[in-house]
Amino acid sequence: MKTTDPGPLLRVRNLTVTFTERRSTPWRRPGAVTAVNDIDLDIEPGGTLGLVGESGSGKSTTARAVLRLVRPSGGSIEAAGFEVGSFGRRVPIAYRRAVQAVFQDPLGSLDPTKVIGDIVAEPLGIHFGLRGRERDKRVAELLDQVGLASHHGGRYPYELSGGQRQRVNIARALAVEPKLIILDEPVSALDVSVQSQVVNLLEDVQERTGVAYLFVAHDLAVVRHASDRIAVMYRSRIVEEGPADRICERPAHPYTEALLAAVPDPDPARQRLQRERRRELRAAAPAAGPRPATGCPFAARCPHRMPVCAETFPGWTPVPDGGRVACHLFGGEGTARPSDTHPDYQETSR
Ligand SMILES: Nc1ncnc2c1ncn2[C@@H]1O[C@H](COP(=O)(O)OP(=O)(O)OP(=O)(O)O)[C@@H](O)[C@H]1O
Repeated sequence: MKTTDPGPLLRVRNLTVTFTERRSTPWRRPGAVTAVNDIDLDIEPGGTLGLVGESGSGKSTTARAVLRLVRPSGGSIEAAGFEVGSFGRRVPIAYRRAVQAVFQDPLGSLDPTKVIGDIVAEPLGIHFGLRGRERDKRVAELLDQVGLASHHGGRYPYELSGGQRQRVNIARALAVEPKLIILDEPVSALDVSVQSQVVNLLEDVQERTGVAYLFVAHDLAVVRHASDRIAVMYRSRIVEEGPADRICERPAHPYTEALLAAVPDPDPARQRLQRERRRELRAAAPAAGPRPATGCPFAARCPHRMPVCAETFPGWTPVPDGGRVACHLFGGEGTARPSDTHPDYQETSR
């Protein structure tokens, strides 16, 4: 069950998750949905990988597979020294301790009948056998670590703001000293002004504890702020990955460009470019439609599509300045040239 290879903290290889609907209902026909299709991910100890993509691209299913809340149909997941595929029906408590999660809905994740101090204290009793004063002291330390005064320990979840509740969820995850925290849309439910406070807090916590994050979000601006590396997911596939700054400043994949075109930019010249790009994308094709069984999942929306795009999913091509892209524009064998599709790259790479 435990691996001996020290490798990355999280190593996902060829992960595929298919949901099969056997019964016919008025709202669903029998059939299979491949929510995650043959993806690879790596996170180094203490690092943050942002997993970004629009709704329905398979981000949460990936996160849930790592947490072993869904069973993959193919591929492997190694996390914190465990081979997740070797688990039976019961996930070892040591894995639950090593890999924690914080979800989108800060209120729904907290027991409404318990005060904050008891919520944070619970895992300390379960995992470390802490009791009495020793436990109270640790609860106060954890609340302090996430920027909450100790008197918050006596309040119920409904008495706190959304940002404060998410701080409690982070404190509870930290209580068991995890190696990896899966953050599934951790700030999406919060006011924009509070979002950056919580992202900054996560950064502080990482500096102090060395914990790694898988940061799942649909908002590229938030993911960039939070991550060292970013993997871009579209309709079950990873289409590009690399250092966060390179992905956001010199995207290679047309879908990454589309995501960036949707992020508001204060610079008027860049706003103009973004508008042009959005127009191109709208002109290219409809946003939705059935998932293609073969080929690039973005082909139907891509302004640069070629006949081959509908036929085969492209291989990986390395990108200058880091990372790689899965796009037929870049040939698959040669070296990617993001400047072929992205005018900003031409300016910055001269
Ligand atoms: N339990 C399930 N049974 C059947 N289909 C599912 C199940 N869970 C997810 N799906 C489908 O898998 C696809 C990916 O869903 P997923 O929730 O992973 O996407 P996401 O990128 O996290 O989107 P969102 O940000 O909206 O949560 C969707 O088409 C979804 O309908």
